[in-house]
Formats: sequence, C-alpha cells, structure tokens
Amino acid sequence: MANDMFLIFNNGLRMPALGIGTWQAPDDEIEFALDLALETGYRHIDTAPVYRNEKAIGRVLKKWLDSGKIKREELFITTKLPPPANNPAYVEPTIKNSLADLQLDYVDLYLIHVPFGLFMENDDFKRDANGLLEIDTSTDHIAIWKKMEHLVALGLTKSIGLSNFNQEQIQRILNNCTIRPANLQIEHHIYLQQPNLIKFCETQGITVTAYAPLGSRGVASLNKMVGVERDFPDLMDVPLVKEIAKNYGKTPAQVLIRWILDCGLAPIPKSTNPERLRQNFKVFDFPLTEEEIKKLKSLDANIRICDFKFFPGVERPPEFPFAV
Ligand SMILES: NC(=O)C1=CN([C@@H]2O[C@H](COP(=O)(O)OP(=O)(O)OC[C@H]3O[C@@H](n4cnc5c(N)ncnc54)[C@H](OP(=O)(O)O)[C@@H]3O)[C@@H](O)[C@H]2O)C=CC1
Ligand SMILES: O=C1CO[C@H](CO)[C@@H](O)[C@@H]1O
Repeated sequence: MANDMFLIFNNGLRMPALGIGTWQAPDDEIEFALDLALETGYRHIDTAPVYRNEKAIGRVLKKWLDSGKIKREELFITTKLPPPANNPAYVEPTIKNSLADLQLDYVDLYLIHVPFGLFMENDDFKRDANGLLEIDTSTDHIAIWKKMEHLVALGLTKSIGLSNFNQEQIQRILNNCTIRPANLQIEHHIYLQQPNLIKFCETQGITVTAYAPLGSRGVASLNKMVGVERDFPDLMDVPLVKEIAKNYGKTPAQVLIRWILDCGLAPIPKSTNPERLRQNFKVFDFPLTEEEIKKLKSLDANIRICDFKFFPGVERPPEFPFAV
C-alpha cells in the first residue's frame, strides 16, 4: 500500500503525510524498526538530537542509500535544534552534528524543537541547587531564526519550521522573517485539537505535524521518573474510536491516525513493534466520512499530555509556550 498523501510546503516541498516517530527508541530497536519501516513504505522519519538515536538512524539510512534501494529525494527527514542550542551561535554547528550523525548532506525539515532555551551540564540539562532546570532568559527567537534561514542558504536543510511554539511566538517570527516557517510540529490528537492554532497555521500557509497522535506513553514514563503524578486517558480505549474501528475492520490506532490525515495534518506515530509499525501504515484504504470526522472532532477536551512537567521548573518565563 503506497503512502499517496502529501502535505505541500510553502516552498513547494512535498512531505509524506504519514511519518514515523522515533522518540524513546534506543539504538538496537530503532535500527531494526527503521529497516522494517522503510520496507513497509514509510518515507518520512522524525527524529531529534534529544532522542539520542540519530547515529543509529544514520546507519540505516546509509545502508539503504548505498544499496541503491532508495534515492535520497524519496526520503523526508526531519530533525530539530535542541533546547540547549537555542542560541544563534549554536545553530549551524548543531545541524552539522546532526547531519554527521545521520550521514546526510541535508535534512528536509529542521525545526526549533522548543521555544525555551536550556543549558547543558555533564551530558544532561543543567539544574540549579533546587533541582530545577536553568532557563536561558536571553533566548532570542528572531536571532535564532535568522541563523535557521542561513541554513537553507547553505543547503543544510530544505525547509525550516517550529515545534511547540504558541501563536504569539509564531507571529513574532512571521513579523521578522525572510523565510516563513514551513511547518509547525505540535501535540495533536482527539483530546488536544487546538482549533485556533490550527486555523492560524492554515491562514499563514504553515503545515502542521501532529506529534503524540496515539497519546504518547513516553510522557507518562518520563513523568514517573521525576515523580510527576498524572493519569492519561487511553485514546485507543475511547468508545467512539473503538466503534468506528470495528465498523471498518480496523484498529483504534488506525482510526486515530486516519482521522489526523483526514484533518489535513501529518501524524508521526512511533512504533518499534513490527506488527504495530505495519498496522500504523495501513491507513490509506479507508477515508473517514465527514460525519465521523466531525464526531471525532467533538471529543476535543484540551488535554495536553506533553506539557513538559517532566522538565522541572521549565514553565518559568520568558518563553514557556503553554498556559500554566
Ligand atoms: N516535537 C516534540 O516536542 C515532540 C515530538 N514527538 C515526535 O512524535 C512522535 C510520536 O509521539 P510519541 O510521543 O512517540 O507518541 P505516540 O502517540 O506515537 O505513541 C507511541 C506509543 O504508542 C505505542 N503504539 C504505537 N502504535 C501502536 C498501535 N498500533 N497500537 C497500540 N499501541 C501503539 C508505542 O509502542 P510500541 O513502539 O511498542 O508500538 C508507543 O508506546 C515521537 O516519537 C517523536 O518523533 C513526540 C513528542 C514531542
Ligand atoms: O520531542 C520531545 C520528546 O521528549 C523530549 C524530552 O526528552 C522533549 O523535549 C520533546 O519535546
């Protein structure tokens, strides 16, 4: 089954609408899973230096590209500027590190991962004496964006975009840019739909990628590690989702993914499990009806799962993007 759906960027680039997420996929798992994903037909891969798996992803990409089984232009690779590199001086060296690890000459999309800046210490984010993350209060989005634009001129990325930015932060970039953001990557699923932000992106010609489309179990495990107590709803157990899945002979995960595609967004579900990874790709043969799309839209409950509570103290000003 072919992935025949694309999102068209404001620079003309075509991004396969369904991608594969790679957060919390350690090296051995991701090497195996990515190989299988490429066999299955996935062509859009989402990663980031903070996922610490770019080297493993690079090994798989090199193997496929060297073998001639795939051409570079058939792939769509996204990676991100990590929070400690939210500083104009670090933008170019940081993408060059990612490219070296990914064994690529360019990526298709480079995103500013989060709007707030952090610092590194001993291979981890730097904390103060109270265990709170130290925030870089000098983070300057406009100066960083100028360097992001320069990366396009250097040919190190085809397009540039943002992740986890709110409308006000995006508008500030739009007011001061030469190259407009091509894409915004945000949490998006039936319980967090942010219609105003999506509408804003639509009117500004910014495509939207939906992270945590299945409800992200990874956030729960990070929360647990830092003692944040929070229960999340299981999106695959929602009665309406299960009912629609049953009617089509599909799984709840497939309905959640298909609904995002039908909303015109790009879902990037993560799976390193062979059966689930293949299952998540089999979504091109059952467009939902207008009625089903509407009913699923009515489930919006403004439940943000990836609220960065697993980063203690990160909600302090100046650039934390969400209402606290
Ligand atoms: N820009 C940002 O700040 C963020 C970006 N992301 C990106 O978005 C991607 C997706 O988000 P993520 O947080 O991983 O969460 P997802 O919503 O993709 O959920 C992934 C979880 O669901 C499980 N799963 C996958 N497919 C199925 C299925 N068919 N049935 C049941 N369970 C399934 C996976 O387990 P298993 O692997 O065992 O199948 C994993 O535990 C990330 O991997 C990352 O690339 C994510 C968070 C933040
Ligand atoms: O993409 C993401 C997933 O996990 C990270 C934590 O390590 C977050 O920074 C993030 O936004």
